[in-house]
Amino acid sequence: MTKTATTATTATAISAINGNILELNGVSKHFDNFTLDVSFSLPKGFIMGFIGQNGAGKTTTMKTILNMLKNDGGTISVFGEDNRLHEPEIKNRIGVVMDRPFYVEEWTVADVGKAVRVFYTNWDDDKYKTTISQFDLDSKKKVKDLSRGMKMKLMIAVALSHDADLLLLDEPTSGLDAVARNELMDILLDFMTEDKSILFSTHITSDLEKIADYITFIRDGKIVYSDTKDELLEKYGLVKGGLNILSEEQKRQIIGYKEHGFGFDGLADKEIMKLLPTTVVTEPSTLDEIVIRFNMKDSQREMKYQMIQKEAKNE
Ligand SMILES: Nc1ncnc2c1ncn2[C@@H]1O[C@H](COP(=O)(O)OP(=O)(O)OP(=O)(O)O)[C@@H](O)[C@H]1O
Repeated sequence: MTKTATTATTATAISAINGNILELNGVSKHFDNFTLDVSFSLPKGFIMGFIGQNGAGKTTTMKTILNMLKNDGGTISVFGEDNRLHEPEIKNRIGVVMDRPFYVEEWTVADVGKAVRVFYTNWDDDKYKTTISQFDLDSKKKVKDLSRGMKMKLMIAVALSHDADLLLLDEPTSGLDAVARNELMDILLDFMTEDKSILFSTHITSDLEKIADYITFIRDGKIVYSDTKDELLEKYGLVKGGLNILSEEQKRQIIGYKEHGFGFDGLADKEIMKLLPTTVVTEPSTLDEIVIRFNMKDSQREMKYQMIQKEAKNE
């Protein structure tokens, strides 16, 4: 495993040999106004970015993997074992960062290390101390007096100090400034070897540009895409052109279709692109642009379509 995101071909070849460290098959969870229904797998030796807007279901997915929430249906296997039947062994090998720490507020940073070490067979005190100082955390400071960013750093330090094979990081960059975010990306790349893996949830796609090998994209509790980052960037491109050159059907095939001034822009699947008029300009897309376009709701696109139809009738 190299210290940068691998190419799609390399990722596919290595995952076929190494197998999956994490597998979710038909995992469902029902709340009053929300249903999660997801399947995806994370090959061993890779970093997967788990992207979705607020409320898409990222934390719910993470919690079901950790058995903090019971899934209503489906199966979850971690290190090849059922996550419920082998919960203690599995948790011993997972480093976790959630949206807030579960430590006693009166504990100091040093106390946290002493308290959590009993839960991990491979706890490494030196590694904890080094990471704490790398993050400029004061070991005498109490949990209750840490800023949000410092609390994130504290959780990350714990997650990195017990020789975990899998890191489950739920929005680990929230509350971190640009320097600390960059530092974290480097620390995560250093952590990686061919036996380690990371599932990293975020809605900040720039975090993933540098480090993610795979992208799993969740929207409204469903997986919209799960494959290598390179495949995703190869599959979609930006399209731009003048008004009135696309049929209504073609407009509807464009993801995040927007009209402005004299033209339109949007995202198109490479197969759709081939069928567009030659006057349409095509460009490679960034990860950020793909996520933004996918997050423009179908309903918004449908509303736009109906509005155009109505305007056409009135003309
Ligand atoms: N315990 C619960 N009871 C009822 N609804 C819940 C519960 N936990 C989560 N939800 C709902 O499930 C949906 C998904 O929430 P979740 O926290 O998984 O999203 P998320 O992608 O992590 O969002 P964010 O980026 O804002 O953290 C939301 O509509 C949320 O209100």
